[in-house]
Amino acid sequence: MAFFSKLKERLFKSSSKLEQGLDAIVEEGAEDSAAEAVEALADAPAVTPEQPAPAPVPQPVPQPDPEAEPAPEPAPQPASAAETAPAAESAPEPEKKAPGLLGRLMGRGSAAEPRRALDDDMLEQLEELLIAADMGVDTALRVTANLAEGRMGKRVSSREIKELLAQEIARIMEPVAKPLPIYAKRPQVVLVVGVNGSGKTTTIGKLASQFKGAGKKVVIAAGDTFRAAAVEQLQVWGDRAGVPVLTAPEGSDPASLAFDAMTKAQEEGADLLMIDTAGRLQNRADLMEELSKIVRVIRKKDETAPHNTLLVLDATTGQNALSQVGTFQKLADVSGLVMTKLDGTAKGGVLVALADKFGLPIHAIGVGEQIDDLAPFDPEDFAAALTGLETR
Ligand SMILES: Nc1nc2c(ncn2[C@@H]2O[C@H](COP(=O)(O)OP(=O)(O)OP(=O)(O)O)[C@@H](O)[C@H]2O)c(=O)[nH]1
Repeated sequence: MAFFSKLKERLFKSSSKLEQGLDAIVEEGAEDSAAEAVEALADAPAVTPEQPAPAPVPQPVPQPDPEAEPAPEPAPQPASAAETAPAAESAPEPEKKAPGLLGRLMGRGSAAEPRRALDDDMLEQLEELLIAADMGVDTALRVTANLAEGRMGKRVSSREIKELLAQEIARIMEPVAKPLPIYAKRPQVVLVVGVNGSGKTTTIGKLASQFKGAGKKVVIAAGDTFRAAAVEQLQVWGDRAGVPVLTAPEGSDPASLAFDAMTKAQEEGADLLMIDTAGRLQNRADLMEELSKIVRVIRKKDETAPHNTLLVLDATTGQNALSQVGTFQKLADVSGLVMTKLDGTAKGGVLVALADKFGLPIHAIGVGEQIDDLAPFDPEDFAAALTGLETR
């Protein structure tokens, strides 16, 4: 599907630094003389990952609440399982088979790939590379330690390192890959928080479009009432998605708008109410009061609301995204994340750090500025894209 290849292409673009770094690390320490290759053949077989890359599992459907009714997938699946099938499921790859000695001496087959013995130096370089890709020190250390376990001294190629790394990353990301849950509650209230410019408006527009496409009735409330431009922008996205946007006079109380929006959404039998909020972190006490007032007020109408508090993060801010999660967890009861702008950034590794540190569900990723540029988060595709692992 065109969408899926677009996503991959964009993520691959963003990961090129990591990919090139991995190639360079292996090449730097690789012996290239035939004599060394013979010696290597004699004392250590090439390392292959202990497990083949796991077969892709279908993207999980929204996880409903126990009492939830079945609902359509909020984010349409970008690709069928067949399209995402990696090499593991395709015909055997000739170059993965260990070639004969002659083949290796002649530089044919996988022996032609530069190999390097996994040692402390190489691990240190790997750690540095992962840290530079914004994975954070703790996560980078954990990932490399797991990768090295039982493999020290073994000779690895760049492709094998990428496979091992992708497996480690996918393992960390697997538990957090969860589409936005759909509840039986109508309207399901989604409070959207995040700093200005993180992509809240765009994400609300994209989500509204997907939910509407899935047959849901959606209402948007423009809760950042102090910024006329923000309200206008949300109206533009509402028009694009074909979803009504409730606004209030500039400077009016966001909580009162939220209350009106809740009333309207209930009266109209809307399935989903998305409430945009201000992102001024400059005055945290004010913002905290504003957010908690919105929550207090909508709870007068439904004491279980908001059903989701979505934190929108900008991937290009790298490690800063980590501190934003910490801050917003203090301001609001964050239930899940959307990471925007993963296209065209070399800082995608921060998603691994976020998953490792907070374990909050990642509901979707933004990969562009268009209405369809919001994808479900797939850990294996992400890991492959981040490491530059070529999947077929
Ligand atoms: N490349 C790219 N750009 C994005 C993505 N998501 C949002 N943007 C852009 O980021 C900029 C900010 O997005 P907004 O949605 O306006 O962000 P916001 O958080 O609502 O910001 P305020 O309106 O200032 O509160 C816009 O130029 C968007 O087009 C994405 O996934 N990829």
